Amino acid sequence: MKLHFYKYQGAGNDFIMVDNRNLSFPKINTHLINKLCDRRFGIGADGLILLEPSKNEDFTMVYFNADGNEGSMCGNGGRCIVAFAKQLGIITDRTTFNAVDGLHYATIANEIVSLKMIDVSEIKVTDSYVFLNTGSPHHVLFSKNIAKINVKESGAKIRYGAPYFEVGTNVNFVEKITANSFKVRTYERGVEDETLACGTGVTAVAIAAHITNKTNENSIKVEVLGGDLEVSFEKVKNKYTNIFLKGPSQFVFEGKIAI
Ligand SMILES: N[C@@H](CCC[C@H](N)C(=O)O)C(=O)O
Repeated sequence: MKLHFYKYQGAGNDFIMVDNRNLSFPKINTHLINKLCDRRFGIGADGLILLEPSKNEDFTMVYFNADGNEGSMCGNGGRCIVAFAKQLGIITDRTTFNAVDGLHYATIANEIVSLKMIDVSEIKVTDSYVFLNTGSPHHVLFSKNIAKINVKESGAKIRYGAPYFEVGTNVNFVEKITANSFKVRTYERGVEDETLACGTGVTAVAIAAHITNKTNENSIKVEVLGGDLEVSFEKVKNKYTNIFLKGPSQFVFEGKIAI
């Protein structure tokens, strides 16, 4: 059988997209998804995303990490599936869709997608790190010169260490640039390596920077290895709400692969 796939990237976080409206994709086949995401033996990607039907919304997003396991929310993948839904003619310039963490509203104009993320109120702030869940779990560390960090090695130690262990977390290393801009490098759980960008990660970083008073702004620019993203939010009492992740989402190529 041949699988028709589409490849997308959002700030260098890359995804295999499959139109699974007929529900024919074998999604319990972890080995197959892992192989499709392999950069030598497959198409190559940080994750695979299925676009499926939804009863009340435009579509449903089902996200798998590159290791083949179904993941928690993927912010850049969420932005890319909006561009994919537009390419398939399912939406025009705005949408509401289902994902693992609930409903997401998004707009798209000229390959720039702005995606509404879940509200965040539970935030653990310690002397050395901040931990929060923006759809996926994120450990955030502020540092001086992140270019020098071995993200794969240091990220893996935190991801597999206490208090996370096997369940794990994503790990973000952050450096402040200006009053409202930060540089971020992320170790992604499920890819088990540094990726060029992580959408739920930069969202977590913007909120962590705000709650620890590293910025007073509520529109934050974030520079990642694969490009630039923006996060905006409102803080109402102890809750971060109306959180939007904005940045480019681009179609790269499409093809057919034997599965
Ligand atoms: N790249 C993603 C994050 C995906 C989730 C993560 N790998 C996990 O399972 O925790 C993003 O853009 O948010």
